[in-house]
Amino acid sequence: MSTAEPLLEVEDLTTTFSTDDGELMAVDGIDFSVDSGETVCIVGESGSGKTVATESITRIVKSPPGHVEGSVRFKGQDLLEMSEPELRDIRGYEIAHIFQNPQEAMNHCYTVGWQIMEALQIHRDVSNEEARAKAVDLLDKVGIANASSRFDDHPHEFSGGQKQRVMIAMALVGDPDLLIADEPTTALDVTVQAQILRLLDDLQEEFDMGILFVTHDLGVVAEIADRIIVMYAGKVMERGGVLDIFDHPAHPYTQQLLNCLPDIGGNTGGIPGKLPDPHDPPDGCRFAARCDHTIDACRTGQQPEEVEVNPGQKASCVYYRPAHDDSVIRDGIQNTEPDTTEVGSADD
Ligand SMILES: Nc1ncnc2c1ncn2[C@@H]1O[C@H](COP(=O)(O)OP(=O)(O)OP(=O)(O)O)[C@@H](O)[C@H]1O
Ligand code: NI
Repeated sequence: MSTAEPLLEVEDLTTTFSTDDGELMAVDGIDFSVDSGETVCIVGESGSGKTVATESITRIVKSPPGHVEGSVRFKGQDLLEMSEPELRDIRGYEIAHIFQNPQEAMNHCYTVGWQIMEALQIHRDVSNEEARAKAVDLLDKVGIANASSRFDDHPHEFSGGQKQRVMIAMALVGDPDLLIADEPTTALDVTVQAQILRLLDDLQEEFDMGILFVTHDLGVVAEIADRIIVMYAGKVMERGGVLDIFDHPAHPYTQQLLNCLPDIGGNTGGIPGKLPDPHDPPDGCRFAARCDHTIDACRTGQQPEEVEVNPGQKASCVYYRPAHDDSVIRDGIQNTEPDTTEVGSADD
């Protein structure tokens, strides 16, 4: 599945916004890659920079336009060096996006079939008959029953789940190599969500697409990810294979995120505290202020270099540096239970 060169290779990606309060660092020098046929999930709390990171790839960051730096190599070409017209040939065609709210991405005045045809004909010089046949075929592929008779229906005649299927059909018009999906199932109920995830999985196999999937729902991640990138406050905290991350999360942030999963008996209220101010990120580890294990070394210098903690799994945490005791963190899932002995003997 994986080739020598990844399908997408992002290096030192940095996206900033000029705001009234000064420069805002949404994404701060992150690296990641996606191979063909592979699903990489970016996870992290709201405001971590997941959406900005993925929208920076094809420079569709919503206004005010973010300032994007670094390199984004896609099939060997650097997208950040491309002109807008060059990028337009790739966007929506070789790299397609789907979003949380299909409602917003559709035009309510036109039939869904017409909209898919339109998307097709932007990129390909095909006759109306061919475009119509292809659109029906795509609707069928994404599981819209009686596709040819639904062709002339308007968006409001489709349920939420069906609308997301139509959006996926639209994303497939260019036979994309990379699908970027930003919380595509968040607005859907659990049953429909599972159907859409299964659909994406089937389509991935059929089209051999790489999928970059953004979500804060770790239940969804467990369903679909091959690899996980954990983001926090514009930085990557941890990365690794899905089984490694779920089995032995190395970064205290990842451990806390997993502890919030309801089905492992966690605290569903989320991690106490909030993200640092993106206008003025703290020194050291961005998570230090909310971490149970913070020591002085966590509050100085840069975000720690990522250290390989297991083959293919890396964490950006000072405890994995030489001369630090990582056993404090390694069993963190269990260790995050309140330590009653200490509470009992505390004198303040
Ligand atoms: N156009 C913009 N202008 C200014 N700041 C922005 C803009 N878009 C995003 N941000 C800021 O960038 C940071 C990262 O936002 P982003 O939307 O990428 O987070 P996210 O991880 O996708 O969160 P969520 O899970 O809520 O979607 C946040 O601090 C956000 O307020
Ligand atoms: Ni987002």
